[in-house]
Amino acid sequence: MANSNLDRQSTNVLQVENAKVKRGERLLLANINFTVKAGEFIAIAGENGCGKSTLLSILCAADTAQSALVHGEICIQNVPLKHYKVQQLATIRAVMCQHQSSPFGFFVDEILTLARHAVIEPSHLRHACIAGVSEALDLRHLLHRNIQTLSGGERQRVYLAKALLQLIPSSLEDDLSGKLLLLDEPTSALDLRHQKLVMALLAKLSQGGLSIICISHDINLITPYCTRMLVLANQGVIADGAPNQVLTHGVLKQCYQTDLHLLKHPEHGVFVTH
Ligand SMILES: Nc1ncnc2c1ncn2[C@@H]1O[C@H](COP(=O)(O)OP(=O)(O)OP(=O)(O)O)[C@@H](O)[C@H]1O
Repeated sequence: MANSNLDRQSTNVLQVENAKVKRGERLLLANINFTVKAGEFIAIAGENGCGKSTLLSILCAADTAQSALVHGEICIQNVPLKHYKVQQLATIRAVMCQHQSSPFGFFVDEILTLARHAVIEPSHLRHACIAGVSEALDLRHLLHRNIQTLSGGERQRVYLAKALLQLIPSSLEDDLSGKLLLLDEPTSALDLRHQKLVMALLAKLSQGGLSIICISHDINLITPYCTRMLVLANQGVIADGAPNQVLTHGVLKQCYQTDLHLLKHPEHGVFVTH
């Protein structure tokens, strides 16, 4: 265990070097530098429109966002993103966007099976893998439903399952060191039980080596689970560190341009309220 922790600390899964991000003529972010190690669970916070989703799209190499990166280099496992083939990248990183949709009326089990199309495995192992992820995200009762008939929260859990199934070699128990999961507000439609279920699962997967970057406006939900928080404001990263250290009255005011109260929670550290 000590050895694998040591390896994780020395494994650069993602490096963002001097990134400058623009949309049209508008500069969103400049001088962005950070490195993500194996097993880190990083929350990204920032006000509406500051560039969080744009940054995430650049990190996942989405075609639609590459023109927004006007300067800098993004590397995954020390290799520049532009040197990857799409198929190769798909085995290392997965993404769940903020507004994901399915234009066709696929059944949930079809969507989850498609997520593993690049994995060569016997069908009984594929079924077991899909069953394990479905169980973990409370989807088993939805597998034979048409995606277009699901509620917002149900769909959100399907899309998270799809991203996980793209990444895991055979089960949620695998060592996921070196793999990267990029999430844009994955719990925004979830009820309290499913918020807790998803956060606990993400924390468990990060302990198993998965690197996670998760945009969230729900600071109180994510801080007990994440290992690190990046706060974006004024076109840059204004704080980067453990949530308890990052979340101060001054940082929150600079980020959200309003006065917020901080309460100390005995178990969960800092709690932000109006
Ligand atoms: N395709 C685009 N063309 C032009 N401007 C865009 C485009 N996509 C986003 N923007 C603008 O870039 C800015 C950053 O958008 P982005 O979606 O990255 O913000 P965000 O920090 O994720 O916000 P939110 O918290 O509201 O989700 C916004 O002002 C948005 O209007």
